[in-house]
Amino acid sequence: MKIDKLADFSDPSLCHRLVVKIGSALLVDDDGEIRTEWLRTVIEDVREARDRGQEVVIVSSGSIAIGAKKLGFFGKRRSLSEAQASAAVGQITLASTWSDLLAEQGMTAAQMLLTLDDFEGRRRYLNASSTFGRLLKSSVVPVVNENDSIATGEIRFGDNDRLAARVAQSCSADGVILLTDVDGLYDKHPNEPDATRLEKVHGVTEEIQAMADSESGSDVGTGGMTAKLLAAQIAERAGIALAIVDGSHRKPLTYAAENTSGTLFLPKRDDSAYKAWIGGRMRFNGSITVDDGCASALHDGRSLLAAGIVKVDGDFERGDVITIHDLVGRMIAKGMTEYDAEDCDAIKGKQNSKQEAILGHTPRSAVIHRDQLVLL
Ligand SMILES: Nc1ncnc2c1ncn2[C@@H]1O[C@H](COP(=O)(O)OP(=O)(O)O)[C@@H](O)[C@H]1O
Ligand SMILES: N[C@@H](CCC(=O)OP(=O)(O)O)C(=O)O
Repeated sequence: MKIDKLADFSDPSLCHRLVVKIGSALLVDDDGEIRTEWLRTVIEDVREARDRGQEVVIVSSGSIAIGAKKLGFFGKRRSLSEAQASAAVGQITLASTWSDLLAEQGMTAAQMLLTLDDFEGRRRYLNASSTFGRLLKSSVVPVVNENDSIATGEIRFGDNDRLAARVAQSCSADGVILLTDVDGLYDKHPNEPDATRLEKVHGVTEEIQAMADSESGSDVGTGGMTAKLLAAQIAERAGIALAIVDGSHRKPLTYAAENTSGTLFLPKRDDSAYKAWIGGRMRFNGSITVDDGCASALHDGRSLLAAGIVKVDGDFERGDVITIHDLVGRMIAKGMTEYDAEDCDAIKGKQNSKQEAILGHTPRSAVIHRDQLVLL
């Protein structure tokens, strides 16, 4: 049995480990103040989940909005350094609020500040995983945010939705709930009069992605619905169910379960933990383009051979995760390469028997082995 409806996120036999993400739009009011009374009710939900035997990890946004209010930057266009300074100031308040409110209900909080890079490198990813595991074993509630004071540009998630999906993956969670200010994914912007909510999504296809807007509905949110769909994609590939629900009610987890309002994204497959990590990677040093025969062999579960490569881009090393594209430029897979970019380029289009003379050593069986390859 697997998670199949919103109420299943409250069932410890189906969802033993749950990640709950609280967006800036919910946590902070229009004046940049934390909605403390509402947050207490979220924590009641967390306590009840733990009483039922579930383990809960929180991903909490809000540091920039809270800090901006204290520094006089709230509601204005901020420079990068103003946003980073705001995060540094706001995070202390955010963490102490979580710590105090969890303590009021007998729980201990732990702060984990992570960046995209902490998930892209396998070693740091595993370090984060084991810390989550140990904290949960000690009945602590990890409260995670992006380390916004140091994460900029390409090492930054920006939105906390994808961070939540990566956290869920790294702590082997069964489910992720994204609490936000809208009760799920609509087939067009919810402001449109004929917009309809989707109850269940089986795979975030291009058609589903086209429904979302990347504009936040509030002054403080980041990434809008687009970021949530990217998070859903990471989760579905890792075999984790994800729900987008309206968190504005008191006790929003209970409300969502009882009223079944929200959108549920069902897991697509259950890759190995290693493949799921590759599938969730977001930063790449290079890519290769393959011909149609190779693309269809990959879809049949084969390894990627040099003979099918038509183009090599970027400057990657052996062991890097790169992207694989078809002839029309669509990204079709991600995988860990056995060769650096220079060698890949030298052997592209060549059968295995011709590669030894080029490389000066016996070639490996494949450029990307099927065990290190994830189809998208
Ligand atoms: N197709 C859609 N369905 C639902 N909401 C959408 C859609 N497209 C854009 N949105 C917007 O996404 C917003 C939620 O994202 P965001 O403001 O980033 O929230 P959070 O801060 O909780 O992450 C909603 O308020 C809504 O205005
Ligand atoms: N890490 C940032 C949160 C970024 C953000 O607002 O994300 P989201 O809540 O997904 O719209 C912060 O704490 O301010």
